[in-house]
Amino acid sequence: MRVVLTGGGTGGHIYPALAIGREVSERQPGSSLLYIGTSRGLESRIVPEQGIAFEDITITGFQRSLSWENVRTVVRFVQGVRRSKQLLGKFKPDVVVGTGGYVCGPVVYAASRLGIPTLIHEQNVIPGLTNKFLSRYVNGVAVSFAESAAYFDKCPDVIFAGNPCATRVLQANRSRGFESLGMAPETPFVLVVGGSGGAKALNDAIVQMVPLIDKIPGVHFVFVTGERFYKSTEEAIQRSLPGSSNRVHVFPYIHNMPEVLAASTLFIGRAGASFLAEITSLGIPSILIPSPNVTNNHQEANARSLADAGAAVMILERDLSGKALFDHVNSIVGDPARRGIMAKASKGLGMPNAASAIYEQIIRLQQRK
Ligand SMILES: CC(=O)N[C@H]1[C@@H](OP(=O)(O)OP(=O)(O)OC[C@H]2O[C@@H](n3ccc(=O)[nH]c3=O)[C@H](O)[C@@H]2O)O[C@H](CO)[C@@H](O)[C@@H]1O
Repeated sequence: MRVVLTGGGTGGHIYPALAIGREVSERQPGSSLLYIGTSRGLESRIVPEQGIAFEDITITGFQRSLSWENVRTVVRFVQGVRRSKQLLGKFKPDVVVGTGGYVCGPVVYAASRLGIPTLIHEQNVIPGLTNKFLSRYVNGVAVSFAESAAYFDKCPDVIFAGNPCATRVLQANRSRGFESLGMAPETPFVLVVGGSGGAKALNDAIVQMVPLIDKIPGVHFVFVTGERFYKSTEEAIQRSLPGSSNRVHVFPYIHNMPEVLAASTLFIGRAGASFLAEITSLGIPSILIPSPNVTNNHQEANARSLADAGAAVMILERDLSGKALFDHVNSIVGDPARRGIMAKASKGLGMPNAASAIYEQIIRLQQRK
């Protein structure tokens, strides 16, 4: 089978596309994949590293207020559709799959104009602008939360599949997670990640929390700062460290995240939908600080779905401080029974068969062609 994948800007859109590509390649060995993204998005680096062919188009997102930039975006969209048609005409895919982010717009739209079967995957409870726009043109939609289906009621084939990232983390090697962090097997550790790009508010809280961690003996802390915040955060952490610095590990980005997640005891992060799919698939308890800077405040809706089920503690960013974070960490790490209950609730929300459900939908769309 020949499949075009598109989606990006941030990891939350890229990794679901890669997980779908992986499922296709495993189920139909010899399949050909082409990823279409932008050269500025994280995908331009991550996708070629996975050995998948990559082509780029130039496109930007719409701004919410009226501006000349939006006029330029319309021009870029038209040019992007033209370039996508050329790329699709050359590659001749059986199906085009979009996983959100504005790069999907011209690619999936062009595919639908060319009569190529199209599918979009929505990761969040509240759909993004691009997927809402594309919903008028696509042949199928896969959603990650049951309540999102209502936004796509005019689409022909809507399935509640979950997020394919949930499938890829289950295949991860836990021992390699410990090994890559330089930790002895089964060392308990708290993993803190502010999404694929890092989060300044979370990094600041970590720096405040670091002097307190001596009060939680035996537990390691893995801080992933995001590339752009790494240098300043790492320096600030080193300055505020107490004596036991060998329990603190700081990284700009982690490339083997599924392995590291699989080994972790507690997750602290934003409430990006792909991460949430991964931690629930593995049954990891979490403390979530949703980003208030996203469309329709969708991360709070994402986080609430875990908090309501007892799988997570949610802290709103306005209430975030190093002390608040420390108190929650201490009470979860220090109470195995509570941790167990949260872990069970987390696992109960996991949808590990997501990639397979989406693969079946791809086959259905291909056969209907
Ligand atoms: C600021 C913003 O717009 N965030 C959106 C973005 O989040 P963001 O891009 O942060 O995505 P998520 O938090 O959902 O997922 C991050 C993905 O990147 C991977 N990863 C992350 C860090 C790292 O060091 N290594 C690594 O591999 C994770 O395993 C995961 O697969 O897309 C999500 C999915 O549509 C949305 O819910 C978020 O609201």
